[in-house]
Amino acid sequence: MSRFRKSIATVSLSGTLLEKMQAAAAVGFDGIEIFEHDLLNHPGTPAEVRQIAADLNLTITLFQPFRDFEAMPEAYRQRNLDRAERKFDVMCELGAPQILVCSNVQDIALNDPARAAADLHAMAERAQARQLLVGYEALAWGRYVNRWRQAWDIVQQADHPALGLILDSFHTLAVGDTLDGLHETVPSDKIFFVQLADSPRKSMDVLSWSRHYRNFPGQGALPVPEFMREVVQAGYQGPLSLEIFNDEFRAASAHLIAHDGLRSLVWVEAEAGATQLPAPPEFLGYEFLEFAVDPNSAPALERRVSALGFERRGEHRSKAVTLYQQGNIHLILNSEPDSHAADFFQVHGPSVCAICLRVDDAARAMQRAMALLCTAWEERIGEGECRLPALRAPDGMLFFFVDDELADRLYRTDFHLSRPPGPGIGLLEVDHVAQAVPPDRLGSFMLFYRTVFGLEPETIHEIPDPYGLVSSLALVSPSRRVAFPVNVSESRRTGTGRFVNALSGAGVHHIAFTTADLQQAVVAVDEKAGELLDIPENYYDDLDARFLLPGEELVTLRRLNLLYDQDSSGTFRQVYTNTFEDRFFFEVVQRDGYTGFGAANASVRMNALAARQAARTN
Ligand SMILES: O=C(O)c1ccc(O)c(O)c1
Ligand SMILES: [Mg+2]
Repeated sequence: MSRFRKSIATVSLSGTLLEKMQAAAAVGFDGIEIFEHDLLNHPGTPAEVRQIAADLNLTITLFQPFRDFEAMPEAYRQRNLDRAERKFDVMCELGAPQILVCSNVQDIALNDPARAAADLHAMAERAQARQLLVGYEALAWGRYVNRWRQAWDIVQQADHPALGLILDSFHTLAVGDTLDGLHETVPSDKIFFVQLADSPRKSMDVLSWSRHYRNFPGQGALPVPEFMREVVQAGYQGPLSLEIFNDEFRAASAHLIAHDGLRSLVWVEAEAGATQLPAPPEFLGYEFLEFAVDPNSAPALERRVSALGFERRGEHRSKAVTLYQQGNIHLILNSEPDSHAADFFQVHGPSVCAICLRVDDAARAMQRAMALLCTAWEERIGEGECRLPALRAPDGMLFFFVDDELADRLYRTDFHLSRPPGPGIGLLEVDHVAQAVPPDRLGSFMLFYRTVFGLEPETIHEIPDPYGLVSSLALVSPSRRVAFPVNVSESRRTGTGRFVNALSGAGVHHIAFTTADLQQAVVAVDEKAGELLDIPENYYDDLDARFLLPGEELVTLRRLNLLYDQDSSGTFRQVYTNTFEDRFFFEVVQRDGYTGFGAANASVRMNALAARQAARTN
C-alpha cells in the first residue's frame, strides 16, 4: 500500500524534541527531519538523539536549514565553509545523512549562479568526505534563487555527486509555479529530497505566508497532488516529508497533528497515482441520525421532532432506542445505558452521537477509511441484529455505512415496527448536517471529510454573529447528497463558540431537512412545540430591495419567518427552529435548483438565535 517512506519535520509538531519524536513514531512515521532549533534546545547530545530515534524506529532523514551560504562576497566564503564543517560534525554524531541548504536571502548575496555552483561544489566535496549529502532548495523569497529550475541549474553546474536538488511544494506552488517538465529536466537520482506542504490561498508576502499558514496536503488549496504526480513521474525514490510551519500546529497535540500528517501523506501518494486506495464511497444520502439522550431529555426531543411532523415508528428489539420517521428521514433516539450513545451523552449531553450514511458499497467505504488510519467501531448488538460497519470521526462521533442490501432490512430486523408514517409536514430527506468545531480542529475535520469520504471543500464564508465572526466551510459529496458545513469561531461568545465551549468540543450544531413546499410545511408545524425562529422585519425590507420578488411572496416570507436566497443556480427558502436545550437546532429548506447553504442568511439566523437566547436568560 505504501510506496514512499514517510517523514515529518520536527518544526511541524508541538513539544520538546523528544515529544515530537515520540508522536511521530507513535502514529507510524518512518522518519523525521531534524530542525536545527529543536536540536539546539534539546538538553542531550546529538548522539543521544540518534539513539532515541533508533529506539523509536525512526530514521533521521534530513538536518536543516543551512542558510545564506552560496554566492556570498569573497570575505564570507571561508567562514561559511567552516560553518558547514561544524554542522557536518553534528550530522555525523546525529546520523543525519543530508543537509538542506536553502537559497540565500541576504541583500549582499551575489547574483552569480556560477559562483553559487562553485560554493555548493566546495561544500559537497567536504560533505562527501564525511559520507554526507547536500540538498539545495529554492526558497520562494530567495534573493536571486527562488524557483526550482534556478536551483537545478546551479546544482547541474556544480556537478557533484554529493549535491542534489530539494523540492518543496510550498515554494513552488505558492508562487504559481509547477513541476511541469521535471522528469525531462532532472534525473531521478538528482532529486535528493521532497518536502510537502499545502496552504490556504493568501494574499500576503510569501515569507509570512509560509512561516504561519502552511498545512498538510488536503487541508489547503494548493495543487499538491499534481505536484506529487510530477515527483512520481520523475522517478523519485526518497522519503516524502511534511514540513509545516503553522501557528496552530505548534500549539496543538503533537499526536493529533502527527496522525493527520500521516493520513495526508497516505492520501496524497494515492492521489498522485503512486499507490491505490479503495475509491471513496459514492454517497446516496443519509440513512439515519442518532441522538444520545437520557430519560429526561428524550421526551423533550420527542416533542420537538413530533412538532416537526415526525412519527414514532418503532422500538428497538433489545435496547432503549426509539425510531422516528418522516419521508426518507430516520431519527433514532438512544438512551441505552452502557453504549456509545451513553458515553457520548456523559460528555456532551443530548447530542447527535452517530450518523449513518447510505453508500454504494459499505465494505469498500470501511476499507478506505482503515487505509486512511481511521479507527473502526463495533457496537454491542443483540442476537440476530444488524451489524453496521462504523468508524469514529475526529470528534468521537460515529459514522455508520449502509448499502442498499443492509438498508433494506435494517429497521425490520432491529425494531418492532408500527405502521408506516403519514406524510407529516412534508419533510423528505436530510439536506445537510452542520458541525461546530474548535478553530484549531478545522484542519482535522477538513482532512477527514476530504480524504476518507472524498468530499470537496467549498469556499469558506465568514459570517458575523453578534458576538464575533464565524467561519463556515462546507464539505460536499460530488453527488451533493451529503454535505457537512463545518463552523468555527475564535470568539467564545458566538453561537458556535458557546456550543463548542459549553458542550465539550465538537458536535452537530444543526440539521437541515428538505421539503418540496416550505410554506405548507411551516404552516403545519406545531407552533408552540416547533419553536420556529422569528426573523426581524428589516430583513424583509432588504430582501425586497435585493430581489424582485412578487409582493405576495414577500408577504408570505415575512408572515412565516422564512428566509430567502437566490443565485444563478436557483432559489432557496429556509426556516430555522430555536435551539434544543441551547444546543443543536433544525432547519428546513426548499431547494429549487439552488446548490448553496444560505450563507447570505446565516448572519440573520445567528442574530435571531442570539436574541432568543438573550430573551431567555434575561
Ligand atoms: O522558512 C524558512 O526559512 C524555511 C527554511 C527551510 C525550508 O526547508 C523551508 O521550506 C523554509
Ligand atoms: Mg522546505
